[in-house]
Amino acid sequence: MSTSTDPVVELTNGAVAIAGRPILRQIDLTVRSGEFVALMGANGSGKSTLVRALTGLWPLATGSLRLFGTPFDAFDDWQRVGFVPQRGGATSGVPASVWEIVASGRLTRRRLLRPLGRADRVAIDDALEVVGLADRAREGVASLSGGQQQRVLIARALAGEPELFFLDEPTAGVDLPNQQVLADTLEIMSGRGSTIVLVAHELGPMAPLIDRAVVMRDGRVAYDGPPLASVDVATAHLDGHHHHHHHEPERHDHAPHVSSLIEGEHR
Ligand SMILES: Nc1ncnc2c1ncn2[C@@H]1O[C@H](COP(=O)(O)OP(=O)(O)OP(=O)(O)O)[C@@H](O)[C@H]1O
Repeated sequence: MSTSTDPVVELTNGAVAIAGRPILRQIDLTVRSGEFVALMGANGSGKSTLVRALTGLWPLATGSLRLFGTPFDAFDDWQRVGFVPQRGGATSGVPASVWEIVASGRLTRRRLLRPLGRADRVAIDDALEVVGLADRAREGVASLSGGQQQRVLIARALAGEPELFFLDEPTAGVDLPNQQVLADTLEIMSGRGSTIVLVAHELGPMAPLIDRAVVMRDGRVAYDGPPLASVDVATAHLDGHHHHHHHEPERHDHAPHVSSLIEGEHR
């Protein structure tokens, strides 16, 4: 287990190029155990590419990456890492039940060709409980709403009991009541000590949960620090309401309003 100050993600001077075009440049990003980090920025600013680079789905052109203190090339403990992809594609047209999709999240934990054991079933049931879909387990995923399908994908990651979660825009296209349910799910995960890196264009009901905002702009980190956009967030921090630990966020010399950075990037 990691303790609350251990870095779980450390990227130094990271760069990514796609087809010869620089997409990410000079990225320094450290995420510590238990942190809840929102990766923000306009469309095309590089959020998804950064998450792919941090999980090894895109190669780094330059830079050094460590996961749980281990250099990326030597890292093989992938059951500690959960990835929740953007919805669309992942569940569309798949004639699987909610339970089957969530159960597939145990594959990284199971030994090959062994039937599901008691620990697997407990983890699957718990994951369904956390996302509030225990009563829908036998239904086909296609019959669920977009927000519910997103919760199935989160439950699939949860079933593997990772310590570090990457979520790519879980609330995109999800209506406000379902965004609140997603936020409740993330609050439970964070309360259990999970480290969360959340890609989000807007935070909505997730805003009070965030420890730190990293704002991407044109392939670089434009801001890394407290989520300044909302006064409510600052109050929640002072209350300690959602806080499980404290850390000193890195602040750049000029810390502009987060929302102005994001709005300024719209095309
Ligand atoms: N497979 C690809 N081939 C070519 N260019 C790509 C590819 N993937 C991403 N890009 C480019 O890289 C840049 C960053 O894209 P990325 O998807 O990381 O941004 P984003 O901030 O996640 O945006 P969005 O909110 O739209 O997902 C964009 O200019 C995009 O066009």
